[in-house]
Amino acid sequence: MVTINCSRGVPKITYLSTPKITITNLFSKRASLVAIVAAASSFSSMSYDTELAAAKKAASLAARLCQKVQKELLQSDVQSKSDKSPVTVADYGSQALVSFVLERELPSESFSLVAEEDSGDLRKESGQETLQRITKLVNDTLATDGSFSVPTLAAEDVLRAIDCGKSEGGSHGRHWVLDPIDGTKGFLRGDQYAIALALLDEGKVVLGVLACPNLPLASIGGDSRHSSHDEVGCLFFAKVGAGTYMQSLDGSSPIKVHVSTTENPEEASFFESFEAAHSLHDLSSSIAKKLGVKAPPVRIDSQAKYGALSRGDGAIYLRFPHKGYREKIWDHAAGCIVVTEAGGVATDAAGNPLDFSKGRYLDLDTGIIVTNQKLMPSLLKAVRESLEEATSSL
Ligand SMILES: Nc1ncnc2c1ncn2[C@@H]1O[C@H](COP(=O)(O)O)[C@@H](OP(=O)(O)O)[C@H]1O
Ligand SMILES: [Mg+2]
Ligand SMILES: [Mg+2]
Ligand SMILES: [Mg+2]
Repeated sequence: MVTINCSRGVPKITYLSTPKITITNLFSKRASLVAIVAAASSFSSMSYDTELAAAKKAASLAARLCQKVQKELLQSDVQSKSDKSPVTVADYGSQALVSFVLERELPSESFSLVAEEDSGDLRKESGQETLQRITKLVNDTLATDGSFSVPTLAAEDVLRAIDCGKSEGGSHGRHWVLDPIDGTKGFLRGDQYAIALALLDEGKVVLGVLACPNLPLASIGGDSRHSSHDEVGCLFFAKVGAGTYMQSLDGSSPIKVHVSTTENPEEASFFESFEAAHSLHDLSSSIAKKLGVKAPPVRIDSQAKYGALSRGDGAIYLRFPHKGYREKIWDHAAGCIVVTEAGGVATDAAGNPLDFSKGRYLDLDTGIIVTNQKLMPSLLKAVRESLEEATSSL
């Protein structure tokens, strides 16, 4: 529902849930007409087409920046954040670029961004050289896209664009959610990583884009053989109610993708983090064994796992962080819609849907599991039993 509140003659539009329009306190017929036109045009943009096009453009440009850095990776490009996790010039550059492109492409919308990085370390004396390098990377990447006739960005513009990502998100209004490089450790190893961008509207993920520059266009599932000649670089995108598509980052025509429909766990392979510090590998093995999964785990970094799952490369993703770790929304928002629009289900370990409306963190029970609709009941049972066994053996 759209409510238009026209007190003092200024129409204020609030989205609620069902498509019904209410107009209160209208001052004049003219005000009412303006309000209806405004509501209708806002409502038609609920197809999120403009937002999706902007998100694809932003993520593709960010991928271009990241590819350049990964090729030339220098030791000086890697810093350690206060929590000791790595951050590179590409994480900062990607965040600045996505923030800048979204604001430019969607000038009529109020802009709120929940993103992983902040500019704190770059504003210090010790960060000046890195900041110069990031600024150059962002400008060079923008110059590769003919549509930005902007003057060169100054370092201060880059800092400001990065800091747009400080929003707290929540259950009201629209918020972009960005992981500028998900899987920074994979990025540093030369392995998988993703630029993950999603849009929340009233607390729900309504679109998501995953750029995976190192993911082969062909399946990476269980028996697939990979060679250095495989074409890589995938762009997954999904819109609520409209399915999930994949195209190459070079710009091939999109194809619709679907999760695996297997009901037989013996045929199902499962994905998990490459990093044992990010997910309990022993617990996943015990769940997979209970379920009857025969294939060994496919371990890769980042939300590329959600992308691979959305096109049926495997059938299950298991993620069980060590005790006390709190999952962030940017690590799952884009991946979640990519997989659910392809027919999958993503829940916490207790079977609750993932709730992205609570701010920067996900509030969940024990872990995240993803599979198709048919396998979910038996997977949940195996998870419950394995968790009970793990607790009773403590
Ligand atoms: N101890 C931990 N447990 C679970 N996840 C962690 C973690 N430490 C970092 N992470 C998150 O795991 C993400 C990578 O996921 P994956 O293991 O699937 O590659 C990281 O994203 P960034 O690389 O964006 O920081 C980070 O947010
Ligand atoms: Mg991440
Ligand atoms: Mg990241
Ligand atoms: Mg990080």
